[in-house]
Amino acid sequence: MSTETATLATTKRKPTGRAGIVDGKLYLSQGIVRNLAPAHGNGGEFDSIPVIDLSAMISPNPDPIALEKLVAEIKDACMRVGFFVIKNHGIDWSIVEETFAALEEFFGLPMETKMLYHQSKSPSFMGYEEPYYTNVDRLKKGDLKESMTTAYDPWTDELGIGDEVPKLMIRENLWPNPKDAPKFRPAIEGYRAACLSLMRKLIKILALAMGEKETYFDKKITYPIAGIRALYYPPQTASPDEETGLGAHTDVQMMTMIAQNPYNAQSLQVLNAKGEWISPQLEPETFVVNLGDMVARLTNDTFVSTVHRVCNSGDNATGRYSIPFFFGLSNDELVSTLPQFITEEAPLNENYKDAVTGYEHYNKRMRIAHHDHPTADGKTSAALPYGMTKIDGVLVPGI
Ligand SMILES: O=C(O)CCC(=O)C(=O)O
Ligand SMILES: [Fe+2]
Repeated sequence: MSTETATLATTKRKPTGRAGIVDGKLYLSQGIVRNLAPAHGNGGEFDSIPVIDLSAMISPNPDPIALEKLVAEIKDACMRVGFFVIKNHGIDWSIVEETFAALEEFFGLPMETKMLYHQSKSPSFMGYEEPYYTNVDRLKKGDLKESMTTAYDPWTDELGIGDEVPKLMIRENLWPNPKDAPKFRPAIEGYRAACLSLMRKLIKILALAMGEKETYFDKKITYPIAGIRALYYPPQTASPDEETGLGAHTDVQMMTMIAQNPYNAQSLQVLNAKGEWISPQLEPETFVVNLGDMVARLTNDTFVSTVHRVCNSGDNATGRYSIPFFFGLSNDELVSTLPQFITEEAPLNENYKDAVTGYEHYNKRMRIAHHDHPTADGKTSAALPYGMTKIDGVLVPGI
């Protein structure tokens, strides 16, 4: 990087003074301002992350009473926390272990090999990102993590519609050369298939929790968003006030599920309404599940998309791998708020007036988070005032 570019990058990353928690409001650098406690409901009222046993969901002959109890537990977790840990989920853990081995293989490659698959070469934001490439929280130094992101592939989805998926809706992947990382693609594809199958069941429970029929989403997930971001966080020595592994954000799709290694790293932190960061306590062979913005939009913020971050710090911190799987409706499925969630006590959130697709929402957020990307808003709007960005043509604080 030339000195000129380095200076420019540092200048762009200067804090706006607007990120962080001020007077009970949370300013996120993506131009998002949120109240710590939502306008209605009990979102953010938690001191720990609930652990939910999915046995009733995966049973071939579900007991109706156990299933009803599960729906109630999921509904409570979705309203209050937006996060839960799942156990007895039915995923063969050897699939997850193979995926962690593949991550170790890929992230262990020399930097120049990994850079061959750099995300800036992909118009759909897939591929490799080196440490500090993103800076989700602009008050901090940058995100101390490496990642390799791949998208849904209709031809490996046995329950999908294969060739019938509209070509425009398919994101091209940048797979590493099998000579460099032979385990990577097969492991990620195996992990994606396992997560997809679980999420196609869990979304039925979510539909019931929303007061819909369990089949409500079936036709909306024939070519779902099913991205996987393989992540490696080196141990960080700086305090969370200066640096994070991944800055504070919300996820953009319906639900995310995350496996992490070591399972008890406690680096993932979830923000409650008191402004405290709470880490899920994981047992071996469990996943964290969290809701994304699309569920908040569908339910008018009755189910919450909760702010979280990663700080891989602490005396015993070691390198941490995690594998979030981001699950959303089919790319061109329009999402608008369900009528049962719009009431006198809970009027429609202004931001949800227009229906949006998961694809648009993702691209918009990615263009803001990846300010160095060739398609980023910053590239085409050099005249924007410092500290401001554009969302849907409207100037908002954030870079
Ligand atoms: O690494 C983790 O545990 C969480 C990652 C995350 O929040 C994300 O990629 O959106
Ligand atoms: Fe996230």
